[in-house]
Amino acid sequence: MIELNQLTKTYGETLAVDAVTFTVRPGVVTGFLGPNGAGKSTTMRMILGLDRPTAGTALVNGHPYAEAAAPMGELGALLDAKAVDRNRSARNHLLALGATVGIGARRVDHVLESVGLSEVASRAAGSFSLGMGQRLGIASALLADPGVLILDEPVNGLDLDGIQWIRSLLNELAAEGRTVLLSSHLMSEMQLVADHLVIIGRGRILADTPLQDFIDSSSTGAAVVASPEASRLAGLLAGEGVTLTSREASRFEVRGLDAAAIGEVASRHGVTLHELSSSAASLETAYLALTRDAVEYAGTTQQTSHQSTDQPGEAA
Ligand SMILES: Nc1ncnc2c1ncn2[C@@H]1O[C@H](COP(=O)(O)OP(=O)(O)OP(=O)(O)O)[C@@H](O)[C@H]1O
Repeated sequence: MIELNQLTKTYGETLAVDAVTFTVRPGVVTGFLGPNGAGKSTTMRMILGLDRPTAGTALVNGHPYAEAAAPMGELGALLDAKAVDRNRSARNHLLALGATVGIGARRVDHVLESVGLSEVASRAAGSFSLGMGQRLGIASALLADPGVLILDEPVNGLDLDGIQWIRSLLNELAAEGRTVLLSSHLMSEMQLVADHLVIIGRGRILADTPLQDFIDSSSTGAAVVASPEASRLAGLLAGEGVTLTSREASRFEVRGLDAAAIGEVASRHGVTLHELSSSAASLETAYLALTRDAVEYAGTTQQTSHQSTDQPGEAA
């Protein structure tokens, strides 16, 4: 478990992390989402004891991580996948890391296998692609079998297969009862990987919610219809409680009737349909709605707020 309480960091005039309070619980994959410069890395660095908080606390399993008796076995982290000796093979890199805490070749080979690097284990880490480097970074984090994992942008550089692989790996780790926190500024990838979301913008927590609840909260409940006879169909659908919004000559949105009801009307009157879908909400639409509000809020308080210049919606 990771518990942050009023965690704050200022760099000179910049308020990088602003009184952040949230708990990362075991058993689920928690995504830490926010645009570039929102404060994700600074928060993670404070959890790891690499940056000293200006105020507030960050506890791992009830104590500051710097005070952990067996740090590698308590928490595994991937911060910068390129932070390896480029001339060392992947296997030797892990062996050297393991030697500091009494971990031997058997565990190293097991971890290499679980991240899919067994076949390239003797190749120099410097020759690795970005995605392979990420896998090696994840192997390092997993080496001492920690109960808590913190991964900064782990999906970076992975192809679709890699993303699917990391999704099942993280789900397995969470299902084993581990605490898993990963950051990303990419919503589409986060949507694929996380169960729970903590969203940060300009150093402040904007949302702390199950991913699906967050997506559902922005669902418009609209259906999208495309037909070469769009205006005739619109006339047939029009009625009390039904709102029609035209996007293009042959395409419109319907609120107040679901896709099944629209399909039945079209079929009864012999109207050809080219498209009929429920407009599915996505993490992206929910996130844009949330950060739009945050930008407006920030706009109205600009006189009194000071340090940060990064807008929550800037990376969207
Ligand atoms: N060492 C530092 N010195 C001064 N300012 C810093 C330092 N580290 C971070 N900042 C500032 O703090 C703010 C938060 O940065 P941080 O790197 O934590 O954001 P982030 O959400 O991790 O962004 P990214 O997705 O780009 O990694 C930014 O305004 C950044 O410029």
